[in-house]
Amino acid sequence: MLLGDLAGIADDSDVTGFALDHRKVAPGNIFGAFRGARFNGEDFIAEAIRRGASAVVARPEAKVEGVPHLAADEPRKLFAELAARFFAPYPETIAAVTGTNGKTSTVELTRQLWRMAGHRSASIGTLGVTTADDQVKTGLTTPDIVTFLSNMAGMERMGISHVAYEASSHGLDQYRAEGVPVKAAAFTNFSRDHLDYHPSMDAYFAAKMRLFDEVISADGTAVVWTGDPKSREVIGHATRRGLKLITVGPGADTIELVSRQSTPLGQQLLLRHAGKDYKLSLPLIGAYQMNNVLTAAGLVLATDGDWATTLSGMGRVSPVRGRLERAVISPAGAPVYVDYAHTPDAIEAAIEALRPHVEGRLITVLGAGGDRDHGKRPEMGAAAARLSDVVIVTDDNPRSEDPAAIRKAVLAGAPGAIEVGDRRAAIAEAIDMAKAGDIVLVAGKGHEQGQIIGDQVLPFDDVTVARECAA
Ligand SMILES: CC(=O)N[C@H]1[C@@H](OP(=O)(O)OP(=O)(O)OC[C@H]2O[C@@H](n3ccc(=O)[nH]c3=O)[C@H](O)[C@@H]2O)O[C@H](CO)[C@@H](O)[C@@H]1O[C@H](C)C(=O)N[C@@H](C)C(=O)N[C@H](CCC(=O)O)C(=O)O
Ligand SMILES: Nc1ncnc2c1ncn2[C@@H]1O[C@H](COP(=O)(O)OP(=O)(O)OP(=O)(O)O)[C@@H](O)[C@H]1O
Ligand SMILES: N[C@H](CCC[C@H](N)C(=O)O)C(=O)O
Ligand SMILES: [Mg+2]
Repeated sequence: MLLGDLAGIADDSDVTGFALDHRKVAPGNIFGAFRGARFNGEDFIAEAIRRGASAVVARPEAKVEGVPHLAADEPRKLFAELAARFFAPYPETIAAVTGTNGKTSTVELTRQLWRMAGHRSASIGTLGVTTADDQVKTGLTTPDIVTFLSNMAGMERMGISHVAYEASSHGLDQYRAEGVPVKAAAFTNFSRDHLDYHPSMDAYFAAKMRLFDEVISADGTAVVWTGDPKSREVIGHATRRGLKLITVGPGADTIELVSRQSTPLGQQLLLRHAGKDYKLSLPLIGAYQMNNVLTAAGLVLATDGDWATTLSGMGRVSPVRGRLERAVISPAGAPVYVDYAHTPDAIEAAIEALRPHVEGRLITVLGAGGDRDHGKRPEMGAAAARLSDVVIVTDDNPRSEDPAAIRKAVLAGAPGAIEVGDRRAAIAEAIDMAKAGDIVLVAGKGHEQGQIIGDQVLPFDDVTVARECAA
C-alpha cells in the first residue's frame, strides 16, 4: 500500500492528494487540520469532509466524523510523512541549509557549483524555485509542505537530480521542510532574529537543530561553517546523530580558510584541503559571501563532488540577486549597493563587506519589517550607527504596524541618524549626499519587489529605485 498501513483507509488508491487549507480540498484529498498562529484548522474539519476529504490528520482530541481520523499528537509531522510517501519519488541528491543568515545565498551557490560540475540542479528558498532556465516565486522561504513536496517531485520528473533548499526555523518548527531524503545539511551561522515567533534564542536554535537531529538521513553528512560561536554545538548535534562531518572555515578540517584579502572586485583566499594549499580568486566581495561559498562547496563535496571541479567552480560563481548587488554608480561617482541585510548581524556583515572599498563615508539606509521581531530593531540601528558614517532610517515593509513607531525603535539604537520615512526619498537623499569615494548601502529588501503597507503590496525594487534616483 502506497501510504502504508493507514487505519481505516481500505484502498489508498482513492487518495487523490493532500490539502492544508479546507478551501483547497478536492474530493479524495487527505486534509491536515492544524492549529496555527491565526486559525485553528480543526474548525474546518467538517467543511473539509463536506468537500470530499477522504481522511483527516489531526490531534487525537479533534472531532472527525464520517472519514478516518489519522490521529497524532504532532499532526503536522504525520501529515508530512504521509504526503512525502504520496508525492515520491524525489531528486536523488537533496541538500538543506539552515542558519540565521546566508541560507538563500548558500543554496543558490550550491546550485551553481553543481551545475558547473555538470548536474541538472535547482534550489528552493526565498528567491523561489530556481533552475538553470527559470525562477518561480513561492512567497515563503520554506513553502508549505504540499508545495514543497510537489515541487520536489516535479523537479524529479523534469530530470533534475540535485536540489538545495532553505530550511528556515519556521519551516523546521512547522514540519514544512522535510519528507525528502536529505543527504547533506549545512549550518551557516546563528544570531538574533524571529523572536516574535520563537519564545527564546534557545528555542530558535533548537528549531534549527531539528535539521540535524531528525530531518537529515541517518547516513547523511553535516556541513558546518566553523566561524560561528554556535558551530561547536552544531557539531555536537551531528556527532550525537552519527552523521558524517565536513567542516569549512577558520581552523576547519575539510576546507580550511588560511587567509583572506579583499581586492577591488572580489577577494583572494588561501585554502587548505587534504593537506595541500590552494589559492582562490573569488569574484564576490565581502567576507560573508566567502563563508557562503565555502559552505556551498562543503555541500558539493558532501554529495560526491570532487575537489578540483569544486575549486574551479568557486572561482566562477555569479553574484546572488540582492546580496551586495551593485545597483548603480551615482552621478558623483559613489557606488550604491543593495543588500538583503535585515538582522543586526547581517547589517554588520554587509557593512564590513563594503568597508574595505570605502575611501570617504559609508552611508547606510535601513529600516525594519513590521509584524516581525521588535527587539531586533534597536540592535539593527545600533549596528548601522556603530559601523557607518551616516545612517538614514526609513521604512521596510511596515505591514500592519505604524511605520513611525518602527522607525522610532530603530532610531533608539541609532540616535544621530536621519529619519526619512518614504523609502524612495531616503534612497534619493543618500545618493544626493554621496560624494566620490563614498559608498551607499541600501539594506533590508535585496531582491524584494514590493513594499508591504497594511495588506497592500506596492511595487518597489531597491535596485530600480536607486538607478532612478541616480539618473
Ligand atoms: C507564522 C507562520 O509561519 N505561519 C505559517 C503557517 O501558518 P499557520 O499554520 O500558523 O496558519 P493559520 O493561518 O493560523 O491557519 C491554521 C491552519 O488552518 C488552515 N485554514 C485556515 C483558514 C481557513 O479558512 N481554512 C483553513 O483550512 C490553514 O491552512 C492552516 O493549516 O503555515 C502556513 C502554510 O504552511 C504559512 O503560509 C504561514 O506563513 C505565514 C504567511 C508567514 O508570514 N510566515 C513567515 C513568518 C515565515 O514562515 N517565514 C519563514 C522564515 C523567513 C526567513 O527566511 O527568515 C519562511 O520560511 O518563509
Ligand atoms: N554567512 C553570513 N554571515 C553573516 N551575514 C550574512 C551571511 N550570509 C548572508 N548574510 C547577510 O544576510 C543577508 C541575507 O542573506 P541570505 O538571503 O543569503 O540569508 P537567508 O538566511 O536566506 O535570509 P532569510 O532568513 O531572510 O531567508 C545578506 O544580504 C547579508 O547581509
Ligand atoms: N524572511 C524574512 C524577510 C525579511 C525581509 C525584510 N524586508 C522585512 O520585511 O522584514 C522575514 O519574513 O522575516
Ligand atoms: Mg532566505
